[in-house]
Amino acid sequence: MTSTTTTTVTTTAASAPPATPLRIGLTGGIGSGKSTVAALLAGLGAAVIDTDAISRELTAPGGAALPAIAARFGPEAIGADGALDRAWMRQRVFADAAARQQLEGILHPMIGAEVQRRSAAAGAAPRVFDVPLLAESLHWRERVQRILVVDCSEETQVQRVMQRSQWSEDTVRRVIAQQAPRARRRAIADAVIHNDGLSLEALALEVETLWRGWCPAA
Ligand SMILES: CC(C)(COP(=O)(O)OP(=O)(O)OC[C@H]1O[C@@H](n2cnc3c(N)ncnc32)[C@H](O)[C@@H]1O)[C@@H](O)C(=O)NCCC(=O)NCCS
Ligand SMILES: Nc1ncnc2c1ncn2[C@@H]1O[C@H](COP(=O)(O)OP(=O)(O)OP(=O)(O)O)[C@@H](O)[C@H]1O
Repeated sequence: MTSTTTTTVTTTAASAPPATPLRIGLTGGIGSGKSTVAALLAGLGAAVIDTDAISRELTAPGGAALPAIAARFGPEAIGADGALDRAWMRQRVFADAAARQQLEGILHPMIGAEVQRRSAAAGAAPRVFDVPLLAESLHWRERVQRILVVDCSEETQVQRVMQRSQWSEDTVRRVIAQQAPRARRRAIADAVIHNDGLSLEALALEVETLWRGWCPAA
């Protein structure tokens, strides 16, 4: 049976609530369970700001990023529905690091601006920033006060994404190869949720325990 403990690497005094809402960075490799954890945190009262979701909005029909993407990658990057052709772009950028960096160069500044806007409008609730590439970004690490990493084995990542998104094993492994290794993510964590062999009920309990420790006043 795989270990299912939450490892709190550092803890911070629970008594004095921070003057400004706590900013938590939530990260993990593809398919680790970030969105599942983010939904649980939202249910507990967090203001979740999801960078994947913002990225999808920027590339939906009429999205602000589409002109720059079409100019850089050509009209074939845009599908018949007027949105980014995600399957086309996925094959392109996860096979070619330079192309991925070019796409990131267009999207990341726009995502960052929208994150700021949403965070400013989020009121008093603790913020949870769901950022797949947090370990890769010093910018992000400097902007959060706690880092929560959702971790699981690469085999579990592959199985989950193949099942959830009907991607080929090869595609999932190519995405994993373009992301920070698990050890690098764990090294920056204030807490790690080991989301392997864990029921959704047990996961919810771990998330709630962590939330009560970090945000006792929320
Ligand atoms: C390549 C794209 C079109 C693929 O879209 P698709 O719908 O298939 O996947 P989706 O956006 O849901 O992302 C799924 C997962 O892929 C991984 N992923 C996405 N972008 C990246 C990236 N640039 N580098 C490494 N992994 C990534 C993350 O784990 C993410 O959770 C899309 O991911 C994209 O536009 N990526 C660039 C923007 C980006 O860096 N997003 C990450 C959040 S800031
Ligand atoms: N403990 C668990 N038990 C069962 N299924 C799980 C568990 N954790 C996550 N899953 C499932 O695994 C899949 C991937 O989880 P999720 O979408 O939360 O991952 P993610 O890290 O947000 O992925 P991505 O990086 O692709 O956005 C989903 O179908 C989710 O329901």
